[in-house]
Amino acid sequence: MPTTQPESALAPTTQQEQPMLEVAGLEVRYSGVPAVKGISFAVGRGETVGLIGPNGAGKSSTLQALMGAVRTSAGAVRLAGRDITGLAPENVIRSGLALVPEGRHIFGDLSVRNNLRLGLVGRRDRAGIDEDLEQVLDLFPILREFGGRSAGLLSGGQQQQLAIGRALLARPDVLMLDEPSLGLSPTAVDTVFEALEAVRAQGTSILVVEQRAEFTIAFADRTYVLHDGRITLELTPDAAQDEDLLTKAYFGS
Ligand SMILES: Nc1ncnc2c1ncn2[C@@H]1O[C@H](COP(=O)(O)OP(=O)(O)OP(=O)(O)O)[C@@H](O)[C@H]1O
Repeated sequence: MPTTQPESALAPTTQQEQPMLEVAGLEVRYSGVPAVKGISFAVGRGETVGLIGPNGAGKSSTLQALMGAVRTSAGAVRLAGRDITGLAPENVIRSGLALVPEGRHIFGDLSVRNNLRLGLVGRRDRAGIDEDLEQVLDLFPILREFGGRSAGLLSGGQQQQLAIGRALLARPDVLMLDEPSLGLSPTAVDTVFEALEAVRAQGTSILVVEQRAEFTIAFADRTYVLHDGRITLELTPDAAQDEDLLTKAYFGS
């Protein structure tokens, strides 16, 4: 069922009802031109939320702003109850937000294992690192099998698993992904979403930006449609069967 977009500021909440990620009135401007126009949304504990919309809707700008990589001109971001508005990217990561960027950013000449280890940079707690590495290798066995191989030799879907595994090593409360299926074959897309299913089963909250509207709506617990910098629809998985809602989702209105 579509619902209207809540425009409230960050309201006081008890810890139990607190969303893992809470965004209120987020605005991004490039040289004064608005790209994200005051959006508000939340990702609950253990919830998978989709963010879809046409090219130029402001999806990547939203993720970049949440990571602190792009300055926000207004709005507030709270992660696990803590205000992280305006923090530098390294502090955002330490606070518990991780991003698998568009294009994966894998170092092709480095081994799979060393690419994974890059996810440990910036981690202050040394305890549990070996266990966390093992857990990622259990989650994505192909990374264990090809651990000594150059990452550039992996298929697109396997590289995406590597990028997700690397992000998980930062122990994020919320894992964000920017178009993880971009440029992948249908089989590789299945591999990526199976990987996300495994991450979801661990209880990690997920915010996934995608262009594949129908797929994302069916996969996520809730999906927001972004159009021209504004959230225009909030959809539940049953909308994937509803032609009218799908059309609205594709056109963003
Ligand atoms: N660094 C930048 N400088 C100036 N304008 C930008 C910059 N990055 C994005 N924009 C503009 O902001 C708007 C939103 O772009 P953004 O990349 O966030 O959209 P998107 O929904 O992620 O699109 P796509 O799916 O094509 O990646 C677009 O009009 C884009 O041209």
